[in-house]
Amino acid sequence: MPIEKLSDAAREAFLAAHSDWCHDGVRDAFTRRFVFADFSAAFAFMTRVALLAEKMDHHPEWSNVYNRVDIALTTHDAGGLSARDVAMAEAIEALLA
Ligand SMILES: C[C@H](O)[C@H](O)[C@H]1CNC2=NC(N)=NC(=O)C2=N1
Repeated sequence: MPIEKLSDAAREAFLAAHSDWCHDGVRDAFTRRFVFADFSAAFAFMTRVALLAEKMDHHPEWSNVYNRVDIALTTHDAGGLSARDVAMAEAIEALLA
């Protein structure tokens, strides 16, 4: 189902409020690298994000190398960023707060 894309203004407002997140203009995604003490902590975080993703029906693109988790949020059904990515990023941030 098509979803409305995020406006440029809303994207810039998100980035201004969340300095750890970047915009990948090629993928039209919000990206952030998370670094943990070790693999166990990184995977525990991924487990929590996975449960969040199922609950929100919005799934990250991500990769993990040992203690590092790289997340990209974009909305496939919109062909780029949507409000769902803002909500997901904020929910991920709340996990760490
Ligand atoms: C059918 C299901 O609701 C959709 O495929 C959802 C699932 N998770 C999703 N995740 C992301 N990142 N983008 C989507 O467009 C998307 N769509």
